[in-house]
Amino acid sequence: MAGLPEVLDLDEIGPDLFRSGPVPSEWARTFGGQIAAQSLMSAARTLDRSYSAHSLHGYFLRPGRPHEPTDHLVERLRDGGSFRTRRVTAVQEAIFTVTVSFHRGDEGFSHQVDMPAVPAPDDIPESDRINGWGMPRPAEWRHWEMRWVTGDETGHVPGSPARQRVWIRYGHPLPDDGAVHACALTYLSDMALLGSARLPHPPTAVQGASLDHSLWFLRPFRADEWLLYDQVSPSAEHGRALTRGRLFDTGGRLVSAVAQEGLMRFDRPRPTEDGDGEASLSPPAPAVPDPR
Ligand SMILES: CCCCCCCCCCCCCCCC(=O)SCCNC(=O)CCNC(=O)[C@H](O)C(C)(C)COP(=O)(O)OP(=O)(O)OC[C@H]1O[C@@H](n2cnc3c(N)ncnc32)[C@H](O)[C@@H]1OP(=O)(O)O
Repeated sequence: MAGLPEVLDLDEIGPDLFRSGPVPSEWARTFGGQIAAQSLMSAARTLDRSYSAHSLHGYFLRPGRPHEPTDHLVERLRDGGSFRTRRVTAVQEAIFTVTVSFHRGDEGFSHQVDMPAVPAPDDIPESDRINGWGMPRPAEWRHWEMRWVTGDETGHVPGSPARQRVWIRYGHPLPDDGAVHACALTYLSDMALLGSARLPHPPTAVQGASLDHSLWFLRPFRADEWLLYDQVSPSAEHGRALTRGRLFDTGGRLVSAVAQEGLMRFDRPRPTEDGDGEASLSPPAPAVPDPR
């Protein structure tokens, strides 16, 4: 299964045009974090490394087909002195569009919220589950180490908080390139977030997908070292759930913030060719409550 360096290894096939290869997946649609990470890398390759991404805002327009290549078209919206802005469209058909802003960094005030008090990752066992969804991680995520903060991983308890916290890191050393770590964080930021909205609800089958994604890079970090991903869902209504996340390093430094709205609508049976009404285009959904 392709690791992150292969996922981010893009061919430059034209001016400001980059192609990512197929990444085999057991899911019917391409993982959103992967598309966003590849689009971010495409944008970063049109800049020198004195600029680093400080935020991105994107929409997932259509499902991607994981077994086909994707082209990432970069538009240079503005080259300022301190800030530079790129828009990237990921195309099979247009499946994702994102605006990324880069900054050289300036001197200014400093403050941050405190990290929640949680057990250290070494005191928590590794888990192969996707919290809230009652299913194992897909093979393409197995390069990542994930440790759910004890007590957050039960799920499907009506009335329980729409909140989960997980320690996460890439399980192999990554190069000393800030752009690679930003892309890695972009990838992981979409891995578990929507699950925070799933937790308080019964294990009814739902269609789930990331609809939009906003990310801020606040302080330097490494994605091959432990990051605490603290996630909440303030609202779910009309088949959409709003989620927010904060990422801290082990020193308690707030390194990133995330916001996402996700599709979370009740899955309705779709007619099959023989009309028995059992098929669904949705990816595998939990049929039974998570046994934990
Ligand atoms: C790879 C990740 C998978 C994640 C599965 C979650 C599993 C557990 C994962 C854990 C957590 C992971 C988290 C990863 C998160 C991402 O990575 S998700 C991947 C990235 N995001 C995406 O791919 C979303 C891309 N965007 C879209 O697909 C489209 O914009 C949307 C959201 C479907 C809306 O487009 P639309 O044209 O307005 O769609 P709409 O007409 O509402 O419906 C589309 C089809 O669904 C049918 N439909 C409508 N309502 C329903 C319903 N309630 N029930 C059933 N079918 C319905 C329609 O009839 C239509 O069918 P067709 O006519 O195509 O046959």
